[in-house]
Amino acid sequence: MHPTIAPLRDEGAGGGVAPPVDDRTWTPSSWRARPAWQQPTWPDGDALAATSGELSALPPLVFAGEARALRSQLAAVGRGEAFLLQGGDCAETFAAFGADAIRDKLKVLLQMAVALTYGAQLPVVKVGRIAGQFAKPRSGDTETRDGVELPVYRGDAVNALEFSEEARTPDPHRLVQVYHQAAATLNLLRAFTRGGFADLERVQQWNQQFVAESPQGRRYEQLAEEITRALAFLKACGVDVENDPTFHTVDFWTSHEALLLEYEEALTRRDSLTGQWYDCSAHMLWIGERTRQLDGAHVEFLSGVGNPIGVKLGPKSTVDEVEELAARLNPEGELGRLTLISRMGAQHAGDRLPELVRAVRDRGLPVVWSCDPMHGNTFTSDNGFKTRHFEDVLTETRTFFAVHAEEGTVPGGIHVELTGEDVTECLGGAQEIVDGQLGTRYESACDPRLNNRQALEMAFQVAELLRTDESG
Ligand SMILES: O=C[C@H](O)[C@H](O)COP(=O)(O)O
Ligand SMILES: C=C(OP(=O)(O)O)C(=O)O
Ligand SMILES: [Mn+2]
Repeated sequence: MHPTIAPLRDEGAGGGVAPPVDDRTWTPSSWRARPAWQQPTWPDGDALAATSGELSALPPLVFAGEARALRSQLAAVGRGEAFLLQGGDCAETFAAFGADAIRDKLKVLLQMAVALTYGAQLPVVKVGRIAGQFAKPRSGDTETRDGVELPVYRGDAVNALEFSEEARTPDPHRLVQVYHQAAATLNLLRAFTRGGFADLERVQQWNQQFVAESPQGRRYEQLAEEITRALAFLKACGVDVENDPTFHTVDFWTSHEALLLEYEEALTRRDSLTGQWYDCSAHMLWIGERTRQLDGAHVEFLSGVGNPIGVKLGPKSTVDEVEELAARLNPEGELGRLTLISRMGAQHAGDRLPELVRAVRDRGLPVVWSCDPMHGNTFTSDNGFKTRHFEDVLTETRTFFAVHAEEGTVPGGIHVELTGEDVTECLGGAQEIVDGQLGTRYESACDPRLNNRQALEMAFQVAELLRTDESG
């Protein structure tokens, strides 16, 4: 078992001098000798160990070859030849599981990808926060309501959102349910993306009714018509559109924060082709802002798997930390292996990001830079909802592009929390959602997500930023 952990507060992983990189042999369980932050206090260690054993015997969810294919697509992102779109729920839940929700999440990501591809004339690498995004780091260990203090909700992988002692007690059996929901979700995603749903000839059908009636929806409608005409044009020119899979299938990848290392370890398997270890719970894994301690368990674990990985960087990240993270997580210096996801907040991005981008550039560290404009912009509204303002999200995104333009580096992608539903969780956007409307449809189990219209609006804005970046 790993050591007992002091929870880290919201201020990020913090600084500190990096201890020397040791040369111990990595194994899927070598993280257990390191401190792991943000872990639940599982009441029954034996039950947790039994669950790990059960998961180890289950089939992998993704294959090593797929993770390698994503790595090479991310290398193209790093060279500025493609753009990364990573998005989905803050926290997937057992309750919101269903074919319609999966389809609608895929729809909004496909719509965004079309807006970006068409607008910026760049291929878009599509990565969902899906099929495994069930564990949450939190600012505090407990939550108090009316004088009653209970363990905080840490995601459906750990406990339930309901505020009762029973619901909030961590239960490792939930990890098995996570696995099965992830498997079913992936299965449907594979069917949708390979079986005709993601066919470019169906581009108009991804616009949901409630979106179609909005300004973004109408803009999308026009775009879809142009694409349909372009396909007809290609056919008329003799291009075999019918039989070319490029037009009928898409690559869609899965990702989540690798927070619960018992789960990740159990799904880590040796690739028979290369002999290398891969975390087969998802194609891409990332380390959160609160668990990126250089000598911590999360960095240790992900340093040894062959998947493409991400690290979130908050406003307190230092140049030394970023360099050391790159040294540990990408010692071979392979482009596509490491994505740095900055989440500084609209107020801090302009001050904090340039120094990091410059250092990475000057040291020739091969990374993909992506922008998470959500997590540095969270606040509680006067009427008590955890929310974000769409304008702040856009401001941080614009700053991200401006910094990269200034430094001559590649703004590789965006990482957003979104849903295909018509929720009211983030303020602003063309619908001008205000405080008083947040309660109308606030359904997130953790952080506020962009709704379908806000997400589409974001994609159009980013496409414009990419166009300006190209012409600039
Ligand atoms: O996405 C996760 C949240 O940002 C994280 O859980 C922190 O949220 P909290 O401050 O409500 O705990
Ligand atoms: C917790 C998250 O992000 P961060 O680690 O950047 O706070 C998240 O992506 O949901
Ligand atoms: Mn979140």
